[in-house]
Amino acid sequence: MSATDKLVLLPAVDVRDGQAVRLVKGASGSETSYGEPLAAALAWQSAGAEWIHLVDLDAAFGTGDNRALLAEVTGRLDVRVELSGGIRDDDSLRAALATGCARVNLGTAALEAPEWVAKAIAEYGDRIAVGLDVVGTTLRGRGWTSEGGDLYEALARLDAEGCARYVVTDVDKDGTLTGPNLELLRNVCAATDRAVVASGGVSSLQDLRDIATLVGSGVEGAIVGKALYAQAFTLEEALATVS
Ligand SMILES: O=C(O)c1ccccc1N[C@@H]1O[C@H](COP(=O)(O)O)[C@@H](O)[C@H]1O
Repeated sequence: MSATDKLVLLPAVDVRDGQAVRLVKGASGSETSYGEPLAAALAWQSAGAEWIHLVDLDAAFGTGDNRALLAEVTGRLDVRVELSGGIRDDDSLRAALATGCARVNLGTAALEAPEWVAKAIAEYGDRIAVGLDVVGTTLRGRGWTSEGGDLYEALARLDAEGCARYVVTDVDKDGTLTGPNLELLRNVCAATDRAVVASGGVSSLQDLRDIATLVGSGVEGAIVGKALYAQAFTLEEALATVS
């Protein structure tokens, strides 16, 4: 269960080829560019964000990385950063944690290197979150292009290994502005007592109110991406809505 009763909002800054972008359903090539990642992150910080969800999309897709840039952005921020994308081995994990980020989010590694992830959880505790990126109930990895088994089997395994938090993304919702998958969030919360961060589909302040109804069930936070960049609402309005 979440330690707070207020939904925490995490504005997303996804970086591809040095630029802040939004994708549609995570599809490579569907990028809309929104300029400098640091400018975007600082804007969300100025608007009152307590967290930034910062993603290296090139590292997630295996098309290079933006590691130095993300380290610089993290270092320039006063707010907490959840760093994600391409963190799959000792070297990338060490580099990610050395940025000073509050926690990292592991996706592909949880599917392809479960023993390494268990070791990382044992060593770093709640600085490790696992991203459960799903189509239906099938996990996706490698930039959401490969299939990685059943959501609930992975959840049971990771719970047993002590994973503190899951970032749950409905891939088919992400970047579409069609509303969150509340049923998926309810089902995940019913299957685990660990904190859940909702990701994908937020389009309106009402969507945030809907997600906030699940705080008592274990939803701790919500990642907001496209809706902020498309100016469906402001971050100030969103924060006021969930306060
Ligand atoms: O956030 C996205 O839009 C996204 C799209 C396609 C792939 C990944 C995406 N995001 C983040 O990347 C991690 C997975 O990275 P990895 O598998 O550990 O390398 C995923 O959990 C999302 O947070």
